[in-house]
Amino acid sequence: MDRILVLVRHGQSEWNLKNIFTGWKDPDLTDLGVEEARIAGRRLKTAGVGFDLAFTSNLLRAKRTMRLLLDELGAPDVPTANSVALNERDYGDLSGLNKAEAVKTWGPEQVHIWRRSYDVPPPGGESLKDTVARVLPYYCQTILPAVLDGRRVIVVAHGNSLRALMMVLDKLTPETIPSMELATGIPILYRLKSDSTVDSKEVLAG
Ligand SMILES: O=C(O)[C@@H](CO)OP(=O)(O)O
Repeated sequence: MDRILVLVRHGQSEWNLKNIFTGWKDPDLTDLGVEEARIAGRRLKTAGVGFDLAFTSNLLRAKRTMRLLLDELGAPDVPTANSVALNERDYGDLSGLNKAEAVKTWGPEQVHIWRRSYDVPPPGGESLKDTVARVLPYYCQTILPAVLDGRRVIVVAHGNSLRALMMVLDKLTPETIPSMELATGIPILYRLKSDSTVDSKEVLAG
């Protein structure tokens, strides 16, 4: 039985382009982001991957990426669930601030700690550890059972909610996760074993 799980980070958003901390704020995709979502759909089509179920966050950039991707794949009717559990990490008081300006104000080390450390939250926001704590129950209770039942699943989410998920899938640790970066719009195709560990991983980068 195939146990297929595809992860995709949403296409470029307006605030990715402007280099602004986004978190739970809700900017739309840029034209490039729209194109990235369509290209992701085409890559999956070329790879012969189809889906039975789709999961995304309740933020526009992810929902729109999912819709564009499924349309391009020729599968607009795949049942799609939205959950805040898959939302981006909440950047708290940093949300809406320019990342380069934040570096000028607080220095590169502090900003890097806020952006990539495992357990230091930005002021008023979530650490990656906090994000893991809300993503994993949803994964274990809702997404993984479907994959293990043989349903082909796609998840379109965010840089940090996907990093949380990939800690489990790729066996990353609080020490190794900080250097892991995810590009926008590139599908990552996992095949899982029946014990829910990873059998194979393929990055569909073109
Ligand atoms: O601003 C954000 O919400 C995220 C993703 O764009 O940024 P970072 O890569 O700094 O975690």
